[in-house]
Amino acid sequence: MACVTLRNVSKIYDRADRYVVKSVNMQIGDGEIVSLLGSSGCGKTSTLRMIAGFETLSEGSIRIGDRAIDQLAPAERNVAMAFEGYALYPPLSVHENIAFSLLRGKTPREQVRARVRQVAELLEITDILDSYPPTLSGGQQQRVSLARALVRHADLHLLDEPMSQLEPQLRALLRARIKDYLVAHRMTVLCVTHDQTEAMALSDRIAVMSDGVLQQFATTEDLKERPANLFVAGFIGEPAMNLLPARVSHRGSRIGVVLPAAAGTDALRLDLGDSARVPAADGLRDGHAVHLGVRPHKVRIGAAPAGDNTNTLHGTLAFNQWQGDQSHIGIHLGGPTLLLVVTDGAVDLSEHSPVTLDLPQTALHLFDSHSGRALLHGADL
Ligand SMILES: Nc1ncnc2c1ncn2[C@@H]1O[C@H](COP(=O)(O)OP(=O)(O)OP(=O)(O)O)[C@@H](O)[C@H]1O
Repeated sequence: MACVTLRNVSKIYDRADRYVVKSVNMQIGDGEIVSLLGSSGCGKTSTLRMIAGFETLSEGSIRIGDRAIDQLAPAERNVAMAFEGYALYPPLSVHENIAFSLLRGKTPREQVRARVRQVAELLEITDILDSYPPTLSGGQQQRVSLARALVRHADLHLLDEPMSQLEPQLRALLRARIKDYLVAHRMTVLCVTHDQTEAMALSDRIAVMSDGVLQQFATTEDLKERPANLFVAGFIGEPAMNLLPARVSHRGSRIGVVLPAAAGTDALRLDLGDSARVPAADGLRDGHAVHLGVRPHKVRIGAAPAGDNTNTLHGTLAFNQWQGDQSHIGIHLGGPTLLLVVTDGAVDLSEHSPVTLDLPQTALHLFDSHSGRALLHGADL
């Protein structure tokens, strides 16, 4: 095992005229579990395939420890991969498929049997060890492909959408088991997924990609509390963060933002704090166009106790949807501004009711409307 370093890794496919992966820089620690997370087509699988050696790099370099691997054949890289298309050997039984790389590596037969048994139990496939791939369902084939990767000792394990074909309950069970297995074996892992629940459950850190560009590489907590830009703020978290167009507003020593108001009404002002306490950022000059970010579950319904660093707002209820375990509540704040609030319990409010809200300063984020860059996270105040 060793740490993995991607330096300025880029990919332009033959006959294509655009970067599908652009200058990705990333370092995965020894024994670290990382997920590449992003929407379909953002370049996750291309990145994985360049690391595995199934695609060439257009630019950049990849190292595992002090070995440059990007010019090596896939078999020389000591990287194990579970493929999206499974790539099982049809004439070999499931047991033989999983054992294949161990036997080729001259692992003693008894040890091979024990290790195959262990991953088969982990992935609930002991009952199909004597079956052949063409007779298996998609979900079974996927678990065999995963078992074949996990059984190996390799410097790096690459898992491409490893549980996409599984039923939600089985996926949740295996996710927890696989995480324990990866940690117990100190495996270094890069997993590709478009499922953020999976990424958060499995990973130490998550690399969020969009349009071939790495947007942020951080822990789940940082992605939620300190999103680097508007893309990450809107992508991470369900339901998504409220992102409201606003303008910075200085009033004496206080910094705040104003939200657009309906004709004939006062603009709504939110206070961020004393300018001495708010970190001086370029984009915080008076009148600057920003997006105000607030996570739906950080808004509290009802006025805050006096003395808190918070904002009390008044709005009217647009909708109140009970989701079985939480309420999704839309609130008109005047003008075009609609704020989504999530509460754990049911809330007894009907359409058009007046609502008082409490928005703590620590729950507010500001982003530059033009560049998308984060300017301020309330959690850091
Ligand atoms: N062999 C190829 N030749 C040309 N273009 C390709 C090739 N493979 C992928 N692409 C394009 O590169 C872009 C990134 O694809 P990639 O499969 O890496 O994305 P992804 O994030 O893994 O998506 P998905 O989650 O759908 O697998 C897409 O626009 C895709 O059409």
